[in-house]
Amino acid sequence: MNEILITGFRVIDLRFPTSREHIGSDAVNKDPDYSAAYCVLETNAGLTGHGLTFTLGRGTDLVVQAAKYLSRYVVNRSLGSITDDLCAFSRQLTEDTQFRWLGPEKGVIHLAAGALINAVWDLYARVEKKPLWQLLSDLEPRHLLKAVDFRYIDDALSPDEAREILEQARSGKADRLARLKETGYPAYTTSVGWFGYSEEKIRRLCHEALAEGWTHFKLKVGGDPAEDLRRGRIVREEIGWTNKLMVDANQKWGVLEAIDRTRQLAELKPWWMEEPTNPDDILGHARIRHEVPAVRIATGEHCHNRVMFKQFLQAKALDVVQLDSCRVAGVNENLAILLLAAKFNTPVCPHAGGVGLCEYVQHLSMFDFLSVSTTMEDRVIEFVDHLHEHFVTPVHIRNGHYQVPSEAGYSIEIREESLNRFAYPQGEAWSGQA
Ligand SMILES: C[C@H](O)[C@@H](O)[C@@H](O)[C@H](O)C(=O)O
Ligand SMILES: [Mg+2]
Repeated sequence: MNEILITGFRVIDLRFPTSREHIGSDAVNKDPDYSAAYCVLETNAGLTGHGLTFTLGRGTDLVVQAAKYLSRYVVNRSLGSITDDLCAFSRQLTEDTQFRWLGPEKGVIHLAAGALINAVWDLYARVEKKPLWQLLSDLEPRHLLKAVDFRYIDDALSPDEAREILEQARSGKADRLARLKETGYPAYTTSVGWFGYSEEKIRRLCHEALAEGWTHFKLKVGGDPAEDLRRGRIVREEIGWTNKLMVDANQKWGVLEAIDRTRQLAELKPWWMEEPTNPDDILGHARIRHEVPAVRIATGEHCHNRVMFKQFLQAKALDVVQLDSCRVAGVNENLAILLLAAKFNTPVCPHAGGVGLCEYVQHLSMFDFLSVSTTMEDRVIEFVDHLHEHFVTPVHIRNGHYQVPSEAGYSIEIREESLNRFAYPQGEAWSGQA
């Protein structure tokens, strides 16, 4: 790998006009245009590495600038010099002595770090000719742990404990892989219940999703209380009471209102309540969880970093860890989060959808099943049925389950024609609208 040199970098401001059809809308994010700062690493070997971070439209240009700045830590390096010490590499990105002031480890600069780190893992997996889940699960625990930054989390999870988790998970791996290949990894769909969808559309989409074999559904809430219940009852009428329904408020409420509203929505028997309040309010989540014990609390898509997850887990403030593949510093930081979740015996149900998040997180959950938590119980990966046609190797869903990807890499490469068409503002999809 030492002979593979990263010779070039490009980053594209990519935006899809999803807000025109209310795709992705929720109580807070009313008009998302699913977007990405999309990074490509070029090498002297003809291979490329791809990584993106998900954004909602305006502001993608800021992440693009941050990625350009951070690319100095990647370009003109051999891949081997990075993979030899992946923790040192991620620290170069997160610990730039001046740039760090803009975070640290949160916001625009962390989103950019996530895209770049994921691009390096994509390249690494392509060089090894393995899908990312397999690269991760084939790595020796000792080597894998070299990618984890234990600083700020070793009071809750020591490197020795993490190694113990990985060592114990080695037994039965072959059987689990066979099972995974047979059944796929369970998933849920959010596509039926975006905030801006009409009753007729929700009914039709539930109907279609049931016919496709879906058993877990998520509905956006956070609007007028009576209206939320009405929409929830519509979904229940369509999917019945044995299928699972989750509700997502996207941070709409203060803690006291969240307690009231979660109690009201308990009538719908939600499998979880997602992001009831501000994503930084750890003690607020703990209080909601404590005061409405009938409903499990889920959060994570806006959790900045491993340190936040550590505290959520320590404070018993959540029941479901919804890690995000590129909100945090890519694969490295997600390894830490998976290990923390395993230590605290808490299920991980990754946030996905957007653009490329499904393609990404399938690898993390499958690795988690094979090599960390060793279970799929109470675990589902989010699925959102938009924009997959732009990917070179899109996800495969069968009967409400993600099928195991077999192509080398992190599944995140976008077709060149889509990059041209949706590049902002010059792409054809945007011309005349910038
Ligand atoms: C703006 C986005 O579509 C969000 O609504 C979405 O990511 C959501 O929170 C989810 O859980 O899928
Ligand atoms: Mg959500």
